[in-house]
Amino acid sequence: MITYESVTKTFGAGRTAVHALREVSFEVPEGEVVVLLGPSGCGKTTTLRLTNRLERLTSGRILLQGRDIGGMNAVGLRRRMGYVIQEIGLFPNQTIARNIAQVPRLLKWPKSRIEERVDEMLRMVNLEPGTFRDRYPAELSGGQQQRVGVARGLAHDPEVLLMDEPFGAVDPINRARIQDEFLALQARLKKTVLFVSHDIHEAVKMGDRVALFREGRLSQYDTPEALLTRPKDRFTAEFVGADRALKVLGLLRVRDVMEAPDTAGPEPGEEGPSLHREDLLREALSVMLLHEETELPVLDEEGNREAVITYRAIQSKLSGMAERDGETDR
Ligand SMILES: Nc1ncnc2c1ncn2[C@@H]1O[C@H](COP(=O)(O)OP(=O)(O)OP(=O)(O)O)[C@@H](O)[C@H]1O
Repeated sequence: MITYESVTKTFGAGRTAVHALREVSFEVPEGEVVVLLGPSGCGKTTTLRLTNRLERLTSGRILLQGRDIGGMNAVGLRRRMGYVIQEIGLFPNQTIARNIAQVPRLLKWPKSRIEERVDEMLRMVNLEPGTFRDRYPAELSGGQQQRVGVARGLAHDPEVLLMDEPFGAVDPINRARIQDEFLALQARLKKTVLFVSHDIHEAVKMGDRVALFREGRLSQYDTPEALLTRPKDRFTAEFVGADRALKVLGLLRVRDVMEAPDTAGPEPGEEGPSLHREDLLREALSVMLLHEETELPVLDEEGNREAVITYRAIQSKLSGMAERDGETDR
């Protein structure tokens, strides 16, 4: 767990002082992904750099597992963290293996352990070790380089992963794929992750929680669903976008709104359109619109009807969002 207590960071002094962070307090729970979200210059990167002490706090405290990082040895602290940055930051004149092994080498791991670890990390990010180990960064696509960046950040098995717009430089299709891969990886590894993004779509997809910043202040700290359905003020409502109801549909799943079927008992081999519990509400609504249905069966793995989903249930899940919009506009 990482705790931020009234974290304040001012660059410079006097008339030229820049207040990058003002009295920011929040907690990053163990094993969760917290996305730091907000417009350019709101203090996201500064928060990361304070966390691994690349920058010094002006006032406040940051605690790692309850201990003030200010009192820790900076090198020791950084060994407990992995850092993945936007520009990938691979050394162009070093092989992929050597790039990934950077921190384990600094930690003086035995050579054989490093080699094993490099291959393990390459497999973990879906790059075949035999193909990629001895290549140079320029011989890889942007998406492949980004995977190497993630592999490098995780190579020494840090407790905490700091990711600064890690997939920002990748085209949208590959970006979605790398995001999915990272989520699958995180479901296994359960690292404590701080993930900087300025993209609301990415934030609600990747975050267990989202910290929305505005001009150095923490504007709202909530789950993606709460941020979309219950924005605290006009700034948040505008930042998450007028189409936030659609974003909620891309976040919630059929299991979140399905109901017990009227007709009891299994009905194998059901004809016509149907859904599964893990489908997104966006897909559910799309199927309803295409087939002009307001109710659809939800089938289990064996094809038996386990529940139904209705248009009305989806609507009621979203109801209240519009009134809240009204409130925030006042
Ligand atoms: N070393 C520095 N010296 C002076 N000002 C700085 C320094 N680093 C950051 N700042 C300023 O602090 C503020 C917050 O910067 P920060 O990089 O944390 O923003 P950000 O939210 O990460 O923005 P972006 O999305 O553009 O990366 C900005 O006004 C920035 O110009």
